[in-house]
Amino acid sequence: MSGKLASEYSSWKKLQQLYDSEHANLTLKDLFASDPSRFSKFSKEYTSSSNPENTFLLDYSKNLITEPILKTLLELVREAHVEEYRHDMFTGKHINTSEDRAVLHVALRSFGNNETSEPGHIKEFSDAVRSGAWKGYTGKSITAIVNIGIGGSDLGPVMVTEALKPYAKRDLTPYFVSNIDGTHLAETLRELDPETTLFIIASKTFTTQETITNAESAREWFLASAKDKVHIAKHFVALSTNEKAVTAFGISKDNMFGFWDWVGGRYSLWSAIGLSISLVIGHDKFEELLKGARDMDKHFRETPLEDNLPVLLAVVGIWYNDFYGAQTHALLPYDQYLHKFADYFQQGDMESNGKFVTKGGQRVNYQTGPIIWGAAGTNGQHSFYQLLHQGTKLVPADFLAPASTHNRLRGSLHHRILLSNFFAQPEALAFGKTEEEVRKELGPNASEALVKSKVFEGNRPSNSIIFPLLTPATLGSLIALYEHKIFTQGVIWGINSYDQMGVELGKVLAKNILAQLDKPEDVKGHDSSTIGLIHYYQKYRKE
Ligand SMILES: O=P(O)(O)OC[C@H]1O[C@H](O)[C@H](O)[C@@H](O)[C@@H]1O
Repeated sequence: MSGKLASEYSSWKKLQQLYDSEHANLTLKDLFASDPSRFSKFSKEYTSSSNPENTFLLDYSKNLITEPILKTLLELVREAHVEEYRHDMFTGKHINTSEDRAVLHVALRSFGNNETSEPGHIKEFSDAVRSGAWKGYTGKSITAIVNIGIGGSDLGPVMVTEALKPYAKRDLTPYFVSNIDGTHLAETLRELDPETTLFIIASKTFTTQETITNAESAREWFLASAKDKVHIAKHFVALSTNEKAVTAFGISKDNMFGFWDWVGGRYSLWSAIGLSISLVIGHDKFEELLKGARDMDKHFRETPLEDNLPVLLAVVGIWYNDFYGAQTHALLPYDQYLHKFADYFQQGDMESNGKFVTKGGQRVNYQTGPIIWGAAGTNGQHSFYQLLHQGTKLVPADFLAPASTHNRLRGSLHHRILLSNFFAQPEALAFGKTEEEVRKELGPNASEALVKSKVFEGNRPSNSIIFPLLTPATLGSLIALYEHKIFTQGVIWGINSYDQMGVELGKVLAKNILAQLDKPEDVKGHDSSTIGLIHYYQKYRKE
């Protein structure tokens, strides 16, 4: 890190000048009208180096950028030494400075590097469970797996197993329990049979309160039927870096799948945390996912900045976040299988880049990570798109869709309708509808108010990503694309994208409060609001 605030870079100052002088006149309508080759200039096709079927098109032409703006944004990338930091990450330098750790999730998908992954164990175990050779305590095969984990030990496996359902073994049903709310576990267990259920306790630290409490309760539920603790070995496995805590819990070393402290929680689906993925889609497909990510790593490392897709997404995001004042960024996949994509990157992006202090300890004087949100199309259109089209906020968005679907209902009629929306929404956002057009449509008798209410100002930017089919390889590449976007933005902002100090305070306060919950006279040391809330709870609580 250069030790500078991003706002001190000369390219940042230049961007501010460009914004001040140009933004009022920058309209997508004019940009497209004045340059017939705009799409070819501002779109790129990606093809994975090892798999020609893993390809996608990124169209970033519907952004409020010109060639000089993009050039200056890329100057910013150079001035912030992103390329040097990229090298540092891939070569294992301790870029997570506050925790003095390397950031090497990329090594998990580099293959041929046996020290950095445990593929043998994962494969052998997945094969045994999937083939039915792995038996439960009464000799039956496993039909349900329950991943107990939270945050990075939940969201990746949830998102990917949902996304790759077409490749799933349908008689091995995955469940995910994350919330400490007993309802989550209770409602899951209600459907399950202890004789055929496998629990996967996923926790990097194996100290996370939610996960350990849920795991203990699952063990209690299991032992109520199995009686003898020796049966735990057939029904509980652990994914963790903490062998001591795993064995103390009663899971043997043989049933532990390890990984390392240089795998960040929100980057851990590539590690043993991906066991549930390997169980559901099979180890070969899990490897295809990893290879898809590896190929995107190669693209990110080797492609000039001008053509580097994660870098392009990153700088366009910075343009809106830091100069246009956009607060959020929407992820809008037109693919039901990707319905957890935005949830996944909510942690991926917001826990990485939601930081107000630089690595050097300086308070930033600019915006860092955006609020990430979104939902699968077309559901969002019938919900929040009103605000995207006519609200007072700028919401840059990424639209993602597969050209073909795994479910070709009625000759792909559904998919054609879905995609017509995927194409129409960015167009409507960008080009809108003028007052004149509305007036023409409504005729001379329409009231002024009605005319105004039907105007779409347009000029709302978006990226579109379209790929042939959602395969494990393509998904791997797309996830890595966003991971490296987040990395690039974090380096430019000068922050540490790989710690998460901001989640600690609440945990500490909750621990203190937990010890005070029993008696009103114990509730001490809080503000009157917190005390009032706890007293209300104490009045109505039932054990
Ligand atoms: O895997 P674990 O150690 O149980 O951690 C689970 C989660 O805990 C915390 O909330 C961290 O902020 C997350 O980054 C992490 O993914």
